[in-house]
Amino acid sequence: MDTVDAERRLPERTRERLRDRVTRTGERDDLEVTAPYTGERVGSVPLCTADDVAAAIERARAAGAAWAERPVERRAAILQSVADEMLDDRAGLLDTVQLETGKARFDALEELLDVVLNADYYARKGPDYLAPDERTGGLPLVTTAREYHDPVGVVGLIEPWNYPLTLAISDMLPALLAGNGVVLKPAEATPFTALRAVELLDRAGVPTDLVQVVTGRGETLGEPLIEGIDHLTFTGSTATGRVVAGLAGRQLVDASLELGGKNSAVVLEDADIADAARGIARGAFANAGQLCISFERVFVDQRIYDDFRDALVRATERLDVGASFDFEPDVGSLIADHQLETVQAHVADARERGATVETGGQRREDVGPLCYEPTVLTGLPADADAAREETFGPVLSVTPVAGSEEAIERANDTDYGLHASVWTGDTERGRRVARRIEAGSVSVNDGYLGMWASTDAPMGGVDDSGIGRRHGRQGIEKYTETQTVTTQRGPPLAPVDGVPKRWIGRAAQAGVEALRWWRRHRPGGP
Ligand SMILES: NC(=O)c1ccc[n+]([C@@H]2O[C@H](COP(=O)([O-])OP(=O)(O)OC[C@H]3O[C@@H](n4cnc5c(N)ncnc54)[C@H](O)[C@@H]3O)[C@@H](O)[C@H]2O)c1
Repeated sequence: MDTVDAERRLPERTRERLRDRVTRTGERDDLEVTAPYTGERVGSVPLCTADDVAAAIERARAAGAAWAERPVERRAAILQSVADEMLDDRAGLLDTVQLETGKARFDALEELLDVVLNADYYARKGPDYLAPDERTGGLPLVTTAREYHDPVGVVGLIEPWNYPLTLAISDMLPALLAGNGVVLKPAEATPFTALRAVELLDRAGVPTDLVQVVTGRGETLGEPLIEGIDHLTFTGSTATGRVVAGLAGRQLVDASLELGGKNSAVVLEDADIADAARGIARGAFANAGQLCISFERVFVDQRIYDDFRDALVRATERLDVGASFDFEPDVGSLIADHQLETVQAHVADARERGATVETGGQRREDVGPLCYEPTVLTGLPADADAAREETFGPVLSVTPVAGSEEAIERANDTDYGLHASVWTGDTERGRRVARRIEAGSVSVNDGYLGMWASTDAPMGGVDDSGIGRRHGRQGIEKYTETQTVTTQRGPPLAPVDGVPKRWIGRAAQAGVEALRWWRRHRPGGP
């Protein structure tokens, strides 16, 4: 591609309007945004300061108070309008996502559909999750207990560049539905995507001050943000996750952290080899491998290893690397030099340690300055960088194993625990193997899409891959504070004037006996 034609994809008047949507309390320096496809300048946004963050939190809090008073059904209706706006503006949104990330259009479309699914899901299910719950009271027939779900206040979102639409908006929608104000800090590389999406929220009827956007450096904005908010949703690397968790801990701010992964695919001897190869190739090279739930390691039963490896290489070589704003390429560009450097370093280290590059292993400068071929490695030693560290690029290693036991052991031999997959002709067996893999989610006979689209089921990581979950009930409850209100029938549980203590003692003893009898004889057994 000679030029991204930024003026056509994101005209200057749109960029100016989006810049104006950023919260700031004075003139600020510029943060430049470039297009990975060509390295051309896209535009600039303000480098916000701690003062801007404080102002953003104050405005979001003030707007949140009125928003929380609106009936939840009205807030839910606005979420449905958000889904409509996203679908109506899809061409412009996809252009902006591609312009800033350099990803393939299919990958951008997955982002958009994810936002629509989440908006629709929480609009339908959210009001039930937020309704008061009747709980069993402490004293049967005497105490009733009710649990209320209140907004926490202001939710701060710090987001990465790899899925700038999905991660900013899909994680924000349940926070809004729960009645909160929001301050969003998008990644340095992708502010226009976030701003364009937030503009669609405005159009859908979300009060303008409710969602504040601050653009700039994480190192500058992280601390003042975390100091002022009531819940932090952070998605990014494990290293930064540890920093923000420390800041949140000091402030006693609740935090959910979606971090890195080193995800495995396990291919059992009864798998359909062609399906597994196609599915794993998609699951590894989607978004040029810059996907937290993409596979970077495959463990294959040795009985089918040769056939699987050959099928995987064929499936990988069928993927077109490209830089265009249509649906032709399967694999787009990497985001920036630092990603390219990591990919190149991991492949160089693998080569030095004797691994074989079965396919790929080269830049594609003919396509774009940051493009890299989908790469399959074999013979990768277990202590190589590409075997242990998150590459976050299009590099996949394939290793033969003696059977499912060794595959599980190798898959679990990592500090991460985000996602995995199991490929087998027997779904029940696949489920049993999945249950032994230490990861927040496991797909049987699929890459990641079926799992990611299951908005009703929690998604998140264990170990170094994170704390907390998105999606489902857990994905909205984290944005609430619960309050329990109990009510008592009859007189309060307190000594009555004039009643001798020994009588009270006897009554208490009788109560203990009654409890003992009840635990043995209650319906359903002890
Ligand atoms: N688990 C998931 O759901 C998920 C999803 C997408 C990406 N990821 C992970 O994200 C990583 C890639 O994203 P990245 O390179 O943008 O991550 P990153 O950690 O470098 O940056 C993420 C965000 O944190 C901000 N930040 C940086 N330093 C900060 C600080 N000191 N205080 C507060 N904020 C700070 C950045 O500005 C950015 O907005 C990968 O490790 C990937 O696995 C995880």
